[in-house]
Amino acid sequence: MTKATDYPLLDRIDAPSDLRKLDVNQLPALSHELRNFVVESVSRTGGHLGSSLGTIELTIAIHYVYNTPRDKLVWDVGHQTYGHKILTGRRHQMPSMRKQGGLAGFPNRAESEYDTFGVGHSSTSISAALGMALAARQRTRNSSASDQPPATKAAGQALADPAQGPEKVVAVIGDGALTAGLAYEALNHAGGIKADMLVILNDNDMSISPNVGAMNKYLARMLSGKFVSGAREGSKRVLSHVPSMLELARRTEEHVKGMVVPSSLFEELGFNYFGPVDGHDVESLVAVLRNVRELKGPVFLHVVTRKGQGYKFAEQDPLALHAIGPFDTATGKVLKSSKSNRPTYTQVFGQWLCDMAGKDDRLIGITPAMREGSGMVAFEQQFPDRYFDVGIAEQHAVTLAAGLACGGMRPVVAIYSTFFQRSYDQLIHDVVIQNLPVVFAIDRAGLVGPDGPTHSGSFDFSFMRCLPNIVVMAPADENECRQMLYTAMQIDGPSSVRYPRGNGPGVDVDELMTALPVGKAQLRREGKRVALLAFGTLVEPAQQLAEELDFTMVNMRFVKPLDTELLESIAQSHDLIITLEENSIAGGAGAGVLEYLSQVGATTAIKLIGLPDEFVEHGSREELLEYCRLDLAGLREQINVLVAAQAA
Ligand SMILES: Cc1ncc(C[n+]2csc(CCOP(=O)(O)OP(=O)(O)O)c2C)c(N)n1
Ligand SMILES: CC(=O)[C@@H](O)[C@H](O)COP(=O)(O)O
Ligand SMILES: [Mg+2]
Repeated sequence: MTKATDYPLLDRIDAPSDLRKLDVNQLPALSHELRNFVVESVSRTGGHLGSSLGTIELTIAIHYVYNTPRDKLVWDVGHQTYGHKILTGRRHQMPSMRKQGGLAGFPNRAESEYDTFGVGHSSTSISAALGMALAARQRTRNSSASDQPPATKAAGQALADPAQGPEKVVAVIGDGALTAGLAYEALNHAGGIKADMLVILNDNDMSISPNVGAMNKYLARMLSGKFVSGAREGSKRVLSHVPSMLELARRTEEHVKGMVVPSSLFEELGFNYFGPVDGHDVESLVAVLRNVRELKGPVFLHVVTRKGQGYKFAEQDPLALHAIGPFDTATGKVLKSSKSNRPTYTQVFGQWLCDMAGKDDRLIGITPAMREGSGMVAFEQQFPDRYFDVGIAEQHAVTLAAGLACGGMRPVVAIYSTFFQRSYDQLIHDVVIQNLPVVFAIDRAGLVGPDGPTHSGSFDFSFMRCLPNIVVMAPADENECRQMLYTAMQIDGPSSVRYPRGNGPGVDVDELMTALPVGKAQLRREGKRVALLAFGTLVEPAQQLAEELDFTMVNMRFVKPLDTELLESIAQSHDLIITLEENSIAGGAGAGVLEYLSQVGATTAIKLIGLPDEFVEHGSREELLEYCRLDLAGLREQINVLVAAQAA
């Protein structure tokens, strides 16, 4: 591995314009330096490693050939952009990666003009790039047809001068991201209207875990045995056609056929397909991109890469090194962390799923491409016939579950709160209206930390509790999580249990599963004047503060249905009710309490504590809780202010 200071070529690059001054034969050496820099940097900060290593050559080649930032480069998911960030003026900020106030882990329009589209969720790149391509075309048309001065800025970023013609647009999407319906909606549209754009498929045969599905098999068939030599051969064939490629593309209606694959689905969708090409041969990539850059209409370039390329530990275990904490570069092992030995909520769910599946053979487990993150590895091993990784297809996951429920199964959809947002119509239209017994195990609820606002689970209480029929639960601790999941399985309709990333208070989990009474809260403490009504993660600090301040304290357990009997009795016997939740205050669980009590005419003052009406930036979960004043000290302060205001 190169010494940390040994970056002679990288040292010459502050922006892609510096990169373009290099000779093309210097690019392999630059790739080596950039790769080493990424490894060194992520070893200190942690972050998404494997995908960034896999796209080093692609990143260099695109910025080398395209005139970024005038030309628009749109990344999918954005977890592969560390090289892009380094080449676009942010190298010296890399030590702040994903830290509070530091660089975002994903492209962010506010961070750089090279980050053309904010991202974090997958499969948006083709739609966004198509929108940009159509906007560029329209601005060029407008500029020649109208006497109005052209707009120079949009959403905080400079717009290219339309008089110089429309800018080029490139979307880079992974094979994993290509499992989502959104990507096909965009391909369908772009191919149909013959938009001028390039879609690069970065095919590494991996999602976070091994990629799934028929499209994945199709892509594999297209490569069939060509990963090392064949893909390289493909590049050579492209290169050998370089002078005549344009001509060929113009001449034949069936596109350039000499590029390994005779015809492809992408051609049927209206794209000019090229590939597969070796995504680690930077000089070939440059040659190919120089050619496709000049083509009109939708172009699809199939690039083959290896996740983790060039760092042996990431190549050997791309799954573990997809995202990693600070690690030792010599061993690839995560540095000692202060992680608790207690099971995380995810692990509690994973264990419950196996135990429950053993008792109920109607249980089917579904994950939209988050097997490891959702704790389903053991379940897949023990119950392979009842496990479905559907790809990055949250919408399908939910409707699939609805269908399974119609067929007498008891589907459990394990889903991150943030990704659940994708399937809201499926939740309402396919599950909840039909009152189908689907269990949603909602992980990563609340603030997640370094992934930032794209990944925060800030809204699930709000978007779930407004729906009729559904039962919405939030456990105060690990054992309650297991019992709630069991309760959910007993309900003959839709239900959900939401829990945060990482550890809970560390309560022992009973093997025995006992259903909780639906809609019943747990009165934990009776105190004076003030009642704290806490949901989920805030039960523990609320308990501590209630002891300290001699207040009443309730573990609400159910966001829906609320324990209306208890609410009314508390309203009658207290001067002030304070609700606490790790969800947006807007429309959240506290808002539900407020709505109910106002409807029954309660006059007790009600105040709501929760996440603010803003997108909370990245940082550690602890820092973000402190920022939102939802840590113990912040809660104490907020409660004291509310109590003082009430007393005044
Ligand atoms: C809507 C959505 N669901 C799930 C994820 C979690 N996720 C992040 S990266 C990833 C795999 C992406 O695979 P691919 O696009 O092939 O990129 P690679 O990691 O292989 O470079 C997944 C499932 C996400 N970001 N967005
Ligand atoms: C990029 C992406 O969406 C995932 O890799 C995500 O960062 C995983 O989050 P967890 O680490 O919470 O599983
Ligand atoms: Mg992939």
